[in-house]
Amino acid sequence: MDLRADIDSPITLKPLERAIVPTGLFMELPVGYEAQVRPRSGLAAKKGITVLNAPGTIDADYRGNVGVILVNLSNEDFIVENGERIAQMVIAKHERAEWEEVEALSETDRGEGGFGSTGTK
Ligand SMILES: O=c1ccn([C@H]2C[C@H](O)[C@@H](COP(=O)(O)OP(=O)(O)OP(=O)(O)O)O2)c(=O)[nH]1
Repeated sequence: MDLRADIDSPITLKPLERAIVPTGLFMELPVGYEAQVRPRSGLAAKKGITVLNAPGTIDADYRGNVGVILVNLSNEDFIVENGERIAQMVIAKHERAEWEEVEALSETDRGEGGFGSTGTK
C-alpha cells in the first residue's frame, strides 16, 4: 500500500538532506509480522528521492506514527507536500529463530567465501 505524507506544511529537502516524514498511520500488527517501508521507484528514478533505511522496519509492538525517512540524492531541492505518496509498505510474516551455540558449522563448497568470491563472469 502507498504511504502518504501527513504534514501541516511542506517539507523542503535540500540535496543530501533527510527528514522523518510522518504518515499519520498508526497500527497494531500481530506478533510474528512486521511492516517494511520501501521507496517508490518513480520518485527514485525521476527525482532522486529514496528511503534512507530501506526497507524500514515497523515492529509489531510499535504504536507510534509510521515515519518515512526520506533522503534527497539529487542535486535539486525536493518539496514534500501533504498527502503526497512518498513510499510504499508491505506486511511480511517472519520466522522467530531459536539460537543454538555450536562448536563447528557444517562444511559447504562456499565455506567462508563471499562478497564476490565467485567472480563476475
Ligand atoms: O522507517 C521506519 C523505521 C522505524 N520506524 C519506527 C517503527 C519501528 O518499530 C521503530 C523502531 O525502528 P527500528 O527498530 O528500525 O529502530 P532502531 O534504530 O533499532 O531503534 P529502536 O531502539 O527504537 O528500536 O521506529 C518507522 O516509523 N519508520
